Order: sequence, then structure tokens, then C-alpha cells
Amino acid sequence: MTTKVIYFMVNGRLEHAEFRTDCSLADVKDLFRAAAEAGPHDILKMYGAKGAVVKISARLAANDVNSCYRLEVVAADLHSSAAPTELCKMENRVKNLEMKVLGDARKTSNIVSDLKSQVESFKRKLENVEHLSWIGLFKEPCDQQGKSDRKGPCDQQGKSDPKRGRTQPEQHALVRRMFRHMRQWEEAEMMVLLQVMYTDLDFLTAFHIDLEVLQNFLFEVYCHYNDIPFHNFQHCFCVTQMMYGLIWLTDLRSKLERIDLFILLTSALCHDLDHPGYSNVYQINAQTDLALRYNDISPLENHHCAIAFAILAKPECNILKSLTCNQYKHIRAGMIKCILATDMARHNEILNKFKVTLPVFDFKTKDHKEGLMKIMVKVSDISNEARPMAVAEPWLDCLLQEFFNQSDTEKLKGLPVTPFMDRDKVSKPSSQTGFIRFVLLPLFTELTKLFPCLEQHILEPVRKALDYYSDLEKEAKAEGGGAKP
Ligand SMILES: Nc1nc2c(ncn2[C@@H]2O[C@@H]3COP(=O)(O)O[C@H]3[C@H]2O)c(=O)[nH]1
Ligand SMILES: [Zn+2]
Repeated sequence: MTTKVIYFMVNGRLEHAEFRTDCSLADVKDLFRAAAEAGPHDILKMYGAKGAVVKISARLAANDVNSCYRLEVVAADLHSSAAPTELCKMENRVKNLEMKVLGDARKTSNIVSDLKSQVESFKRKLENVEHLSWIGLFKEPCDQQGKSDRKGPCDQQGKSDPKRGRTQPEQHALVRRMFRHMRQWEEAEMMVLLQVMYTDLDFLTAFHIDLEVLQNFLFEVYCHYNDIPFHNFQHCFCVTQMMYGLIWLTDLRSKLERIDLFILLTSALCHDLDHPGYSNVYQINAQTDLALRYNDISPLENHHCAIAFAILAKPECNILKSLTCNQYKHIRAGMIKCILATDMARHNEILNKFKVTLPVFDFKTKDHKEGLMKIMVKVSDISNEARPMAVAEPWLDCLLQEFFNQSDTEKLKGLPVTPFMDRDKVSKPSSQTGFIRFVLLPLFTELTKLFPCLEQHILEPVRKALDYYSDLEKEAKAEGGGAKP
């Protein structure tokens, strides 16, 4: 019997394994596990030179160092009692994902590279002393400014800042520009992470998605989120990442078909596309084009979904192009249901239906499964308070900023003012105690009944957040500050 040598990269190292072509699958896996320093219950994945998943077996084709495979420990077995502790598993997983992100970042698409080079050129500009005056750190001489037709420090009407040599509006515009560049860098990283989520859940192999098409699709999605305080690309990323986390925590891969996981992740990604920063109530009261187009029925959610399918209709972005007709229909119907379910006006209807299915819940029953999918998208959408306080609180500031923008506009236009958005009535604690008590806890509790392991991940942090905001609310009342502490 012959032997063969397999070369592969694991955790950034080049390794090789030698085995007889007739040896058992368990022996082959043991060899790879040892090389990856993986535990007996970790799941291994092997990728070919072109990035596609290849099956681990004694039949794996022999190769050389120039065409080596890539081995990854993609997950720990959640069911095994002998599995390492939760923390160790998470650490391994984060380590592997980091390696993957670093690896993928090295070969990111042109789009991402373009963004990176923009940031690089911006950094070079900053390092150049001449350009430091550009963001107002150094004072420019008066006579130079005089040559410019912009309002400079010598311009008495321009409310100049003598120390910085810039008028305030110019200063703000420049700082905004700088932050936009920095944000583009973070956004490029988020796109790489989204790509990792699609790869990690094996969607590329299962649905024959070309990596470049996925990158084009993600970039179009990115372009269709608006630069608004809350419903922006970062929110899209957080919701998608929460969905990805829930899929792993609940071991949903063993309970639902891959196509349904694809619907979940893609719905999360697309669920707020082209959000204008004004709610459905505003759309309807202001009789906007969206409200007219969708007859006042979930105008925003219908719009998000329509934009998603408009992006998918572009051949270069069509990650669904290799699917069968039935698969396409299933995904389209699933995404429409999941995205439309994010309209909070339907919250009670959707939650009550799910509650009824819980005592007899069956993952194979279509209605039950669809109800669960809607709940998962909803939970991901409003899950900021399940994150650490340092992350959750800035998100609340962004949400209130968007709310206040809307109520200010409503006041200006003489439209009914949405009460929970009114800056004169709402405070951070008052906004959160009600939302957590009456929306988050009832919703998260029902999902936790189906997946008890979620208790520590989503219920406990939200209970803590409620305690925190309740204390703040009490303090504000004790100080006699009324509604706004
Ligand atoms: N008060 C409050 N509302 C939230 C929070 N997260 C989400 N929401 C609301 O829940 C809604 C979910 O759908 P939208 O995105 O339309 O708008 C969101 C907000 O109005 C939160 O942390 N606090
Ligand atoms: Zn959302």
C-alpha cells in the first residue's frame, strides 16, 4: 500500500502529514488534529488552494508546498460533554477567525484595497507638515489665506478661530472629512468580516457563490446604507454579526437546512437597506413617496427588501445565480418574510404566534420554522442592550439622535410628534426602561425557552441593563428632574 504526503497551512505554519492511502478516516483526522493542536471534539475544515472546502479523508489528493491546503478549526462540538470549557472553545474560535481574517484581508477585493489605499494616502497627507494646517492643527499665515477665496482667519465675518486658522464651518467640514476616511477603513474591515461569515457557514461551496460576486454584493449592500446616526452600515453589521453568533450558539446548523441559515444571514444584512432615518409613522404622516408606493403598509421594510432584490438582480452581485428555480423562490419568500417581520408595528402579532408554537415546537414544521426565523431576525435587530454597556450606550445615543431629528422635523412641518422621539419628553433611562421591560425581555425570554443556552448571552445582560437604567431613572426622580434627568 502506498503512502502520501499532504502539505497544509495551519495557524500560519506550514505543516505536512504522511499517511497510508488505506488508513481510516479517524486516523487521518487525528493526524490533522495534532497538527492543528485541536481538541478531540473540535471540527476541522480543509480548504483547497482556491479557497473551496475539500473533504478530509484518506482520498485527499497529495500535493506540494506550492499548492498546499489550508486547515482550520472552525468550531468546537457544542454537544460533547468532554468538550473543553466554553471559554477555551471561544478562545480557539476567536484565534482561528483572527487568522482567517488576517489571511483574507491579505487578498481582499479591489474594492477593499481601494478603500485601504485611500486611507493610506490620507495618512500620508497627515504626516506631511504642510498638510497639518489642512485639518487646522497648524496656523496658516494670513497672507496665504488672503489669496484664497474661501473665508479665512482674516475674514472678520467668518467667525474665525485665531488659534486654528480656520473658520468654524470649515473646521467642522474638515474634521468630518477626516472621520469619514477613518470610518471607511473600519467599514472595509467589516466587509471582510461579513465575507468570513458567509465562508464560515459554507455558503460559498453550498450555493456555488463566486468569491468576487460575494464581494461585489457586499460592497453594493454597503453602498446602499445611508450615512445617518443609527440605521447605517454599522447597524447592519451588528445585526448580521448577532445573527451569526446566534446561529453558532444555538447550534442551528444541526436543526435547520443551510438554505434557511442563508436566508437568516442575508435578511439580517439587508434588513435596513436605504433607511432614510425617519420611521414608518413619519413616512405615512408626511405622505412620502415610500408611503404612497406601498399604500402605508410597512413602507420602510418593503423598501429595504425591494432594494435587496434590486441589488441581487445585478449580474455581478447576484449571489443567487447558481441556484435552482425552487431554491431561488424559497430564498426570496424567506427573505421577504424575515425583512417584513422587522416592522415593530407587527411585534405582538409575531411574538404571540411564536409563543403558541413553543409547547409543541418542531423544527420540521414549516410554520414553526418560519416563526422562529422571524423571531431570530427581530432579536438580532434590537439586540444592542445584550452587548456590553460600553457598546450599547453609544448605540442608544445614536438612536436618540435619529429619533430627535425626526421629532424636530415633525415639529417644523406641523406633523404629529412621535412621543417616544420627542427630545422634550424622552431621556436615556426613560427610553430604555420601557423598551427593555415591555419589548426586549418578553421577546428574548420566548427565544430562550427554545434555546436555554441563550439565557447568559442575551437575557442576563439585558436584565443588568434594566437595573442600570432603573437606578438612573430613580435618581433622576429623586432629584425632582421630571422626565428628563
Ligand atoms: N428605546 C429603544 N428603542 C430601540 C432600541 N433598539 C431598537 N429600538 C427600536 O426598535 C426598532 C426596531 O425597528 P427599527 O429599526 O425601525 O427602529 C428601532 C427602534 O425604534 C433601544 O435600545 N432602545
Ligand atoms: Zn435594524
